[in-house]
Amino acid sequence: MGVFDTSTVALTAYGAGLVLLYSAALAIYRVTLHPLARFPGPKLAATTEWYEFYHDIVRQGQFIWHIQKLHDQYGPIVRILPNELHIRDPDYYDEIYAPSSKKRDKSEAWVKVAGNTTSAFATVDHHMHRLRRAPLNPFFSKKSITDKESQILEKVEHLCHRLAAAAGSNEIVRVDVAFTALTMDIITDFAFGERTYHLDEPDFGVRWKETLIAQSANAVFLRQFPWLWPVLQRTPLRLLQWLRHPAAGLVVWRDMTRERIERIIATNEAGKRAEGSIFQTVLDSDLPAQEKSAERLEAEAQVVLAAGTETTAKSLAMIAFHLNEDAGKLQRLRDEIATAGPEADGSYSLAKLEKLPYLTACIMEGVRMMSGVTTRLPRVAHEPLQYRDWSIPPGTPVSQMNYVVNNDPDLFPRPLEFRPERWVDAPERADGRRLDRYMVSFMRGSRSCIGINLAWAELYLALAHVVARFDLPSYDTTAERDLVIDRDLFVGVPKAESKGIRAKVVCR
Ligand code: HEM
Repeated sequence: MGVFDTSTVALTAYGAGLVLLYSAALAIYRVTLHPLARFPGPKLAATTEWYEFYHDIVRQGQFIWHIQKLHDQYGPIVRILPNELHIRDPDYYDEIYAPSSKKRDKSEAWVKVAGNTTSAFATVDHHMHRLRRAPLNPFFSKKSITDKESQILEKVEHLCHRLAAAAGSNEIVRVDVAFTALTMDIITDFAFGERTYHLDEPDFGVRWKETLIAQSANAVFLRQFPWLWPVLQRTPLRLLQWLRHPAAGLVVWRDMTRERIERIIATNEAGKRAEGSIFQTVLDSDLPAQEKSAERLEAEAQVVLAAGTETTAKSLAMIAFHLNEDAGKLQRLRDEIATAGPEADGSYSLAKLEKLPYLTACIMEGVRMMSGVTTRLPRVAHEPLQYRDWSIPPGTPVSQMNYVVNNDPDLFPRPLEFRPERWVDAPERADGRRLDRYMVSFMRGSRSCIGINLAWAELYLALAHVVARFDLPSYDTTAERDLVIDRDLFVGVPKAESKGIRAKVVCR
């Protein structure tokens, strides 16, 4: 008898036949009887989820540009996957990303990017999300962040001190990593009440920036293969490190986060408090006990740390690069900052900086170009949504991409150019709508960025202090290779051959 007897072969063929038959029946159902069957889009996208896999995994983060091409071909509403629609119409944005009075869930399939199900970010259900977000809100309110100005300023001074030292030693600095060190030191302090000193590290702790990017890339993969993260998490760390697998950094990061959360819980159990920490606020809240478990707080902490670091840092690096490429813009900004200080101690106050129109415009423009999360962020409504002649069935994931709205040439002519003037000269559109309504990097609605006040405070304080004190002429850095978004790994990243945004540092 051979390795396989005839009954095994027959059974395998029978099984394969059944799978083929089921797949064919499913494909026919999806293009004929499915509730989305009448929506425009390619038949292949309507048939299989592998469509996204091809554009995002095989072609490495290219689905967002492919969706653009589909809109050019099929119009403003397209069926991009068997169960999902995408709309390209900035004036319909608020219907999808609605305020909390309208129930909007996240999509079950989509939240798998998070690798957890219990952070506010990864929570599918609208009401559960409100419950989980509520205890975080007071910490991130405008007043609360304003009260933390001196803590932020201390870290900004630390960054300036490091930059001054780099100038003295003619060091070439990776500006993007330096800003990541800044935002990471700030958010770790706020999250856990613990100080970290990435700003002191010779390379500004570049491994953590790489870990965050690996986390984003992992997120894209997890959406396709959600079973993978639990497997990687159970793989011994030494093996991952030996394999040089990017998940090794993520596991170290997870363990560090867990230890910090456990320390805060232990402090509370010992009758003391982790004052000033986000998670003390959560433990003080009236959330039920299971919502205060170490597992859940760890999940929340992972999101807060990742979300609170790279987005703001990347915006700062982009703004610094573009300003240093254009002497006129840089001088205009410096002249304006000079009207706001410095105070007797050499620092600039947040309240004064917030009133400066050109500084505000530079930040708006940098955050617009950075775009935050580039991947589509679908929402699920419980009522039918009416878009023009289309009635979208309840329960359908629908999205618009921030990246696409932020780069719409009708709203932002020549969108790849850094032009802060567009915010100063034309804050309103011809129809009377304000332009800032369409800068959606922080999103809008009930799931919008909770850290927006912190991000703005960091952007104002860091940009003003660095611009006032240093020139950062670029070193072997081009917008085309090192800044322009080339791949969508949940957040936008430049070309693979980029060596980062690098500059010489010159004290003024
Ligand atoms: C320029 C800076 C930033 C941008 C562009 C940005 C963008 C975004 C976007 C687009 C979302 C929505 C994601 C979704 O719908 O799934 C989000 C959510 C979030 N952001 Fe930010 N963010 C920034 C800075 C920050 C900072 C400094 C923090 C501080 C911790 C933060 C914390 C969060 C958290 C915790 C969420 C999840 C909120 C929820 O699901 O209720 N972000 N952010």
